[in-house]
Amino acid sequence: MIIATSVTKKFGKLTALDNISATCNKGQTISLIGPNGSGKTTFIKCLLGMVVPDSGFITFNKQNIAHNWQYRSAIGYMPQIGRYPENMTIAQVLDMMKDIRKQSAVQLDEELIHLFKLDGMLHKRMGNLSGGTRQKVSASLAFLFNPDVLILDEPTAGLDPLSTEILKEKIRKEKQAGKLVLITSHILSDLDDIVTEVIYMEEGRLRFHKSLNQLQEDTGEKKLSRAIAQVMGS
Ligand SMILES: Nc1ncnc2c1ncn2[C@@H]1O[C@H](COP(=O)(O)OP(=O)(O)OP(=O)(O)O)[C@@H](O)[C@H]1O
Repeated sequence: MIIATSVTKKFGKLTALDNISATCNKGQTISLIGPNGSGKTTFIKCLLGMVVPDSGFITFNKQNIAHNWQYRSAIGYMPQIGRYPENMTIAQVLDMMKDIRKQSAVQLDEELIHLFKLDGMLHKRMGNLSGGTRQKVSASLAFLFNPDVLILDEPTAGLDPLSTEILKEKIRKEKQAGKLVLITSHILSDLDDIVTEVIYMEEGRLRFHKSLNQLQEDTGEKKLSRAIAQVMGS
């Protein structure tokens, strides 16, 4: 579905991505893990076409994304920090996004809006929302257009335990529906029961891409956090 081939990206002297190759398929829930600054967000932004690699290329359903912007409508993206016009209400932001996407044929998925109880606070201005509520708006927008691919950057950061469970349940459901889900998170316990694959990055390099089963087998650890701690310590 998404294939990155030898993707390299430099910011001045810093090599943020160093020859990254990875294949991400339908039905997988892939966790991108790595220390701060290892290149996870830069990689995600390359997949989204927000950062252009210096070399290498990325295909989405076999088409090079460099020559085809259409693919983006198949991706729901939840950024690490969602930035919205502060004076707009939640309702206005949702309407604006629906307007921009103009995908009237698409069956909207408003489940998260209801489960997060955002429908009871649609009149509130974005600038007055708590950090967690802002995250809920970002999550709801990522799922709203029923995309084939979900890219979630630190989705549970700032969410309370109940909302984290609601989001995890939603991710599980979408995975079962055959979607591809890519998640970065430092809270590994949040990923334990939803992830099928792990991509581990370090200093811009992809250190490994394994199924969770394989990682558990290789490290002898059942829990993702313990398995990764072992890898990081080795
Ligand atoms: N636009 C940019 N200009 C210059 N340097 C950048 C830019 N974007 C990212 N970097 C640098 O590239 C490196 C990788 O950053 P990136 O945000 O991809 O890391 P990350 O793995 O997502 O980190 P974190 O876990 O902290 O979110 C960092 O050293 C960062 O400072």
